[in-house]
Amino acid sequence: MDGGLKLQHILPALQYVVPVLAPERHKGQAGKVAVIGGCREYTGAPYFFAISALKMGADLAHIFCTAGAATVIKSYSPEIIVHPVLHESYDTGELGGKERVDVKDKVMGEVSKWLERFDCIVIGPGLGRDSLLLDCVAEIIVKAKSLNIPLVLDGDGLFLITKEPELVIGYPFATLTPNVTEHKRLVAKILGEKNNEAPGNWREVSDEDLPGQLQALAKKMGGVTIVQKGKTDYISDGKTVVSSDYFGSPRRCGGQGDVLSGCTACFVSWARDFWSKADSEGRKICSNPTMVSALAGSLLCRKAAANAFAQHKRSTVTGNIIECLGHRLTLCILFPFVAILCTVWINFSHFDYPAHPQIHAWKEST
Ligand SMILES: NC(=O)C1=CN([C@@H]2O[C@H](COP(=O)(O)OP(=O)(O)OC[C@H]3O[C@@H](n4cnc5c(N)ncnc54)[C@H](O)[C@@H]3O)[C@@H](O)[C@H]2O)[C@@H](O)CC1
Ligand SMILES: Nc1ncnc2c1ncn2[C@@H]1O[C@H](COP(=O)(O)OP(=O)(O)OP(=O)(O)O)[C@@H](O)[C@H]1O
Ligand SMILES: [Mg+2]
Repeated sequence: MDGGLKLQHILPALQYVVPVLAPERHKGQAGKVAVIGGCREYTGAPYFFAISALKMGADLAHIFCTAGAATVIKSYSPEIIVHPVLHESYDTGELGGKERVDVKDKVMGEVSKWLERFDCIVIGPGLGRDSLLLDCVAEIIVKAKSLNIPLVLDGDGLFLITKEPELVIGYPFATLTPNVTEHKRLVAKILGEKNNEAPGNWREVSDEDLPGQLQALAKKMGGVTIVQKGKTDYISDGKTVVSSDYFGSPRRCGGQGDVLSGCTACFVSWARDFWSKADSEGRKICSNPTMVSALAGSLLCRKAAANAFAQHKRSTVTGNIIECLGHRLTLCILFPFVAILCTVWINFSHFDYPAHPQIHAWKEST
């Protein structure tokens, strides 16, 4: 757990990362995020993601989903831009090899023209597990990586990654946000002795072993950032592990993970902007941007859940948590730390954490 980034390095960075609200800034500068997700079964998850990112302060949120899901999602909110471009077998019927390729080409044609506009793309909330859909999403991931766009993988995006880990292995701008079950599947696949361990054979890990195991997993995956959600959220990029154990809420209603991915994506888009500027100005870069963003996303989400629970108790639902995201009482989870730490120790331009190898690539793509 040593030799890398420490918690006290991460939190102070946030005050520089969060963009100012100033009249000269234009639409889009505070983040353009997108989610690939939303299918016949799930319309709530991509909505929770997008509205959370907007409530956190992102300027634009897009959803790329199936046609059936799009009408439903549009009816939830006019704030979100919805693209009904994905296809699932339920709608197309069984397709032959050539027809599948045609569908993929069509989807890629639609999605590609938007991709490079985004500061962060989240893959998976409410995506479903249809094989045609997942084939297309694998291509979207490859294309997004070629543009150096930060990715957050959640929900069914993690199902895809567990089947095809090479899609993200070694990509430094990937953040994985598994819940307990998704984490166990990943561990079985990546660290398991056999790569096809059945659920019954999943290695159980005690809470004590969790940080070490998570670090090993992130390292084996080539330095991606992993947020292992649970009673405590552990976050690692393979170099170090930090934990977010603010109590949060005892309510475990569905959708809270989607809020976390929305918050994280918003911070990633801000961090991307900040790190690119720092690099172009020749300032030394501290810390891994995805670690900073993941920790901020986790802390905020848990604090918002705590505030929502204080008000709504057992009837707390995810919408109540989203309403608390921008409250002063929620945001104070991040900034008191910053204020205290900054007075003791910090000069952001003199961190000596090695600059990220792909910061230049990030800059070029913006
Ligand atoms: N309103 C919506 O549209 C929602 C859709 N969702 C989507 O639903 C899809 C499936 O997601 P799931 O999370 O259900 O994935 P899975 O289908 O892999 O189910 C995970 C299972 O693990 C169980 N579990 C969770 N935490 C556990 C713990 N700590 N210990 C033991 N078991 C635990 C859950 O009860 C669930 O049955 C994803 O695409 C996801 O994004 C969810 O995000 C929830 C909200
Ligand atoms: N036992 C717990 N105590 C406190 N907070 C928790 C607990 N378990 C999860 N959380 C928090 O709830 C949020 C969502 O985590 P969870 O494990 O429910 O994700 P998920 O299963 O992916 O959710 P979703 O229903 O959106 O798919 C995270 O911020 C996490 O920190
Ligand atoms: Mg989830």
